[in-house]
Amino acid sequence: MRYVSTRGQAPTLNFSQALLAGLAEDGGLYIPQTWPQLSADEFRQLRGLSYPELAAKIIGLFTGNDIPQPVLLDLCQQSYAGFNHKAIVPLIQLEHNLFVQELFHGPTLAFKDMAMQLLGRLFDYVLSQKGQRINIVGATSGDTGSAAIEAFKDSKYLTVTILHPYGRTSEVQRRQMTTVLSSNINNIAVEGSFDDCQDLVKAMFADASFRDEVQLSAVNSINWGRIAAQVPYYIYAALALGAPDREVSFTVPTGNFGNILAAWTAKKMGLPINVLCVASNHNDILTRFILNNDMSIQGVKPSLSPSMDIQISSNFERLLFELLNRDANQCRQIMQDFRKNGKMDIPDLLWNKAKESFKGLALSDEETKTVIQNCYNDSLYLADPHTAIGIATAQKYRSKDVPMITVATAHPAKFPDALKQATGILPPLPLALADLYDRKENYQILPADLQKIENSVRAVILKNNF
Ligand SMILES: Cc1ncc(COP(=O)(O)O)c(C=O)c1O
Ligand SMILES: N[C@@H](CCOP(=O)(O)O)C(=O)O
Repeated sequence: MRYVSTRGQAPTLNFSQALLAGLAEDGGLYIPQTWPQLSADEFRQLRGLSYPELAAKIIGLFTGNDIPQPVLLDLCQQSYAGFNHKAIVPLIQLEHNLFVQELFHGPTLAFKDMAMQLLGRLFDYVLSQKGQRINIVGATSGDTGSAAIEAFKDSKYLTVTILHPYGRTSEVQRRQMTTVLSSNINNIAVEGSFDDCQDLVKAMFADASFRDEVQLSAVNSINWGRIAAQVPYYIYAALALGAPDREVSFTVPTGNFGNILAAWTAKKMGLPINVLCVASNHNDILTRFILNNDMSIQGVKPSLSPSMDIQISSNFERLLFELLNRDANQCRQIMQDFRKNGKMDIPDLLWNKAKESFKGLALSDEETKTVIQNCYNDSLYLADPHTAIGIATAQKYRSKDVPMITVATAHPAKFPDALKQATGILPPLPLALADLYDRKENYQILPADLQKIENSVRAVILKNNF
């Protein structure tokens, strides 16, 4: 399996090279050169496998010969062994043909653990084979950061610097990151939004001398490894509800467009998916695109679902590349114009093509609280604010005959204030995090200044004698 850049000016790589590269040298995102295909019979043969077994088979289609299959299976088994639900990704039925697939039973209580637990092990495996060390820089609106820190803490092959928007995550999310005191972890609160943090990460990749000096890598969903490891749970849920002999639909609470891109990848591989619904908060650029072909940046406003407080959704570029029939020159031009003008001009023909697969809905904070309340009253189900937006979107777009699955992206205890406001209930943190509020925190607050952030990355590298 080879990977090409969406901007067409970076070398073609194999899986481990794309994993270590993170972002392509030309600013584009790596994407498989061709989509692996599974026939209906091949999907049927996956029925009955445990989640780690299925994950290893699916992810193996993306790693190719690069990671031996027995090694991959072992890494998948280790990755999900610590999850605190035996089904790993349980499906809960809320109503007729309306399901929730819980993806938050990993150590940091969000769907990010599904990929990050494996990525931590894959990075260590690849780096140990190559005898190489790297330095990861990531941006987070709250969940990627803690999942990455948990997965990579104490690795002897890398350091991790995580940028989060100062004061814009929940306190639980911040503490999950800043109370990990391992010497290879560096937490920075950036005075700005998640988009500023993500721009800083991309600026570090664009600074070729810095990128080479520090052997930069990424673990945001710009890294194809993240997307590959998020595909299996869509296939697992669909098989449980009758696929490939029956269509299913998914609703995905969406911000950086990575999770729903993984669902769309499953569709490209042959999984019969009827619709994919983007669920947004008032930072609704993606829903505006789907509903009105309006892809204009309007500035990020804080919400009750802070992990989706994003306006520049990196993975949209991968969809765009496909909509453009993989014309990398046009993709590069559209992306550059988008950043220059704050608006993406997408020809109606492509927009109509996107609308064949995607639906969208945006909810205000007030509406989100009402959904949390209704879910609790009607089904005794405590949904976190991101999942609640997903459930409302699923209710709008479900059809009579096709099961609709909303992926539950975070545990409600990560957002106690929103849950308290909506239901009066304070969901307790699991035992492993029960003393989170008593733990010592360590982080620096910095302006969104590239030089200052780069110097902080250099400092953590020095501290670890890399
Ligand atoms: C809880 C939660 N829900 C939804 C999202 C949005 O997912 P994505 O950025 O893959 O679209 C995120 C962040 O990524 C998240 O942390
Ligand atoms: N919501 C995310 C934002 C980053 O998304 P990623 O999937 O690209 O890492 C977060 O919680 O940090």
